Amino acid sequence: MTGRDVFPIGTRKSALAIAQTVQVQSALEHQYPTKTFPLLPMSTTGDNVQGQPLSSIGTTAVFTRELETALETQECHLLVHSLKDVPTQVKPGFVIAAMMKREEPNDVMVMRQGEFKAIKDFGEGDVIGTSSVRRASQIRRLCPGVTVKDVRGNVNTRLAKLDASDSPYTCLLLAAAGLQRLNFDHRITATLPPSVMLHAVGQGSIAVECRTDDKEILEMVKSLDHLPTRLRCEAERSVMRILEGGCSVPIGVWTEFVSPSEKEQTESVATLLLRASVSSLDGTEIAEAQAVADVNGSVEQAIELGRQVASQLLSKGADKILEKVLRDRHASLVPTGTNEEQKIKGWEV
Ligand SMILES: NCc1[nH]cc(CCC(=O)O)c1CC(=O)O
Repeated sequence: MTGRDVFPIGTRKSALAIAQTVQVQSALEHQYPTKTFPLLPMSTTGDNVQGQPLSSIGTTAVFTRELETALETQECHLLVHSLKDVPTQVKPGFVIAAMMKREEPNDVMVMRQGEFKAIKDFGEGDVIGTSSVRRASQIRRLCPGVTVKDVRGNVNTRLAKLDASDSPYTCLLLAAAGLQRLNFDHRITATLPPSVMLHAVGQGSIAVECRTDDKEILEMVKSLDHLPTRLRCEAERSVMRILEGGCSVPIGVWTEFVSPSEKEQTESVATLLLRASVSSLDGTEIAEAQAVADVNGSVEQAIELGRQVASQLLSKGADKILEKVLRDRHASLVPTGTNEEQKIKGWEV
């Protein structure tokens, strides 16, 4: 027998990152029982700068850069990320070899245990905890008068901040998938449907990144790729790539496979619906677009659908909204952090 049989997996150290990586590890071990896939946990810039809002330290690449260095130097052979945190332009020499079957992509509202208030009743006096400009902008639009307050840290830390007796927050907005992977399903007060909030590009799918020249591992990881998820997420990433060239901005999306004949909501990969919106930070302006295409299982067609929706958004004024968002972002930046951290500006999505 030829080939290696130990393939370290690079990951961040947060509980969520480890849970996601263990999921990939189990799938690979099941498929390749004679090989082992040990975890190699690493710290990233995003993890090390917990003290300040993400809006002041960088793009989502802050969570992937250090990991890619380890992949490059062959300390590990694959990386596991939340797809949401992977920039739309993957660095040359690297590839997203698998997008794992997507879980619920929706955002959810989390209140303190036992408390409930319908999101439509939120207004003056309510404090919404989120560090995402996308969530902030959409919630301000939906519930004029609410206060949005930054909340940093990993999922566990955020829940602890919500639950604290001196908590300033009425509720948190989080991704359903993150809570589910950490077995915090019971903390979900309400799941937000697309009529209320469009989720982040790629939210809810786990990405496996490899080197393009590592044919052996590419071949192995390919088996984890889930075609319906791949098509939906490629379409979503295509919108974002065109609108912004890879950084994170307040773009919300929704995708689903629709069947020409009403009844069958099948696992079909034929006809894909994509909705997207770009909204201003204060929630007063929005550009929305939607299209349906017969992608018939083709990634290229899914990417084309994303391009179509992106150009609709642009013709509806998304470029003006984005320009203003970028101007405000630069104006509001306080020059903190190291030079390296200041080079990359952006937001959590
Ligand atoms: N921003 C951090 C992050 N990256 C991925 C997830 C959730 C898991 C996923 O989207 O797949 C989260 C937490 C959150 O947004 O609530």
